[in-house]
Amino acid sequence: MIRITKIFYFEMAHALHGYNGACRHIHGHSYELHVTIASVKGEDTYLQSPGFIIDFKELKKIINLAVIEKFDHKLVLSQAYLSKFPAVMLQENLEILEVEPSVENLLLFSRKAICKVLPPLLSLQGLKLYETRDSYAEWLASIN
Ligand SMILES: Nc1nc2c(c(=O)[nH]1)N=C([C@H](O)[C@H](O)COP(=O)(O)OP(=O)(O)OP(=O)(O)O)CN2
Repeated sequence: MIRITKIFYFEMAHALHGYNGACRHIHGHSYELHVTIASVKGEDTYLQSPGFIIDFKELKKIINLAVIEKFDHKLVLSQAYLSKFPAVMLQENLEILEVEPSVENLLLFSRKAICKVLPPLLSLQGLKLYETRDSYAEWLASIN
C-alpha cells in the first residue's frame, strides 16, 4: 500500500488545567501536524493519470478547513479552565474544547475532524502532531 504524507504548521496558545507544572499557565507552541493518507483500494500498480492518490493541493485545502483554521493563532482552553478563569472568555481568538488541549487530545480532535471530511475511497492512515521539537503524539490506523 502507498501512503502519502503532507505536513502542516500552525501557532497556537493553550493551558493545561489541572496540570502541576508551568504548562497550566497560558503559553504558546509552534505545532507541526503530519497527515498520512492512503487509497482504500491499496494500490500496488501504477496509478492512472494524473497518477495521484489525492492531489497534495486538494489535501491541503481539506486539512486547512478541518483542523488548521480552527487552531492557528487561537487560544485553546478547556471548559474547566474557563470556569476557573472566566475573565479569559473575553479573548476574541478563544477556541473552547470539552477536554484539555494536550497534544494527545488535539491529535484525537484532528483525527475525528479529518475522518469526517475525507473524500470517499481515501483513508486516514496516520497522524503525528509535534508540540515541541522533541515532543509529539502519534496515531496509526494499523494499531488503533
Ligand atoms: N503527555 C503530555 N505531556 C505534556 C503535554 C502534553 O500535551 N502531553 N504538554 C505539556 C506542555 O504543554 C509543555 O509546553 C510541552 O511539554 P515539554 O515537552 O515538557 O516542553 P519543554 O520542551 O519545554 O520541556 P523540556 O523539559 O525542555 O524538555 C507538558 N507535558
